[in-house]
Amino acid sequence: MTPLLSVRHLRKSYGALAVTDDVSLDVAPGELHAIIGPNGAGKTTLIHQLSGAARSDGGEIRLAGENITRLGMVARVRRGLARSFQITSLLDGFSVLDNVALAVQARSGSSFRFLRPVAGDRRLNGEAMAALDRVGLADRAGRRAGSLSHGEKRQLELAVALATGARLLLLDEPLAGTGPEESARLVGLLRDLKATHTLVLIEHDMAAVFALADRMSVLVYGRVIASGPPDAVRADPAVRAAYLGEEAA
Ligand SMILES: Nc1ncnc2c1ncn2[C@@H]1O[C@H](COP(=O)(O)OP(=O)(O)OP(=O)(O)O)[C@@H](O)[C@H]1O
Repeated sequence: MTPLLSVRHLRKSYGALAVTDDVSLDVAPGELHAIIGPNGAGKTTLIHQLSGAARSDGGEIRLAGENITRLGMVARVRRGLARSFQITSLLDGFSVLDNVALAVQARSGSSFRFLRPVAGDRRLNGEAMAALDRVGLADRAGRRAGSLSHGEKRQLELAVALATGARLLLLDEPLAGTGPEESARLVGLLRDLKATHTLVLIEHDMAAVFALADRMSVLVYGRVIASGPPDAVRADPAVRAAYLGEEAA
């Protein structure tokens, strides 16, 4: 089967520091692929390279067989690859519904010049409500985004990413800063998303990662030292020595 995402020999340096170094990995359609590794291993940089936010110095990224290495972020979103945006990009003063409707509008190619009509657009609002329903926020649609709890904001980010029409979602630490209850809710939500979407997940919460991942890649000093199903990665001596240690015991 053609991988939905195929990465070959991807590289990125900041000055003399090789932050990602010869990274190769495949993500099959419908797979949740976790990228784990110690702080500073290059995980976020890799997500930036995949989303188009950072230009790669070398290597190749293919989405459903198409070489997207030189495409910008908007072109990648149009092809179905979206990064779940950080909370800072939510529009706090807008309603929860409008935040998602704007993402639907952007996908439809409409201009951002007319922000106000979004509020009354039935089709946009219908699609936005469907995305909110999917993440369990339908009852918060009319609230100001800024009034949501931290966990709800993370759910809203997911709804915004879904509303772009993405088939491949890049998620950078969706559980960061959440309490146990919020975290459990988000893990349930990610499990549900697996039924319809392909996911690349960076996450430090190892219990969540091992519960969710179909396959995972371990990044250490910018290099993939192991890639495979969770059990094989957990048992890999190189991974235990370099990263998981007693955490996986
Ligand atoms: N724009 C930049 N300019 C210079 N150095 C950078 C830049 N972005 C990242 N780095 C460096 O690249 C290295 C990898 O950073 P990155 O954020 O990708 O790691 P990470 O694995 O996501 O870490 P964490 O788990 O702590 O989030 C770090 O040493 C960081 O300081």
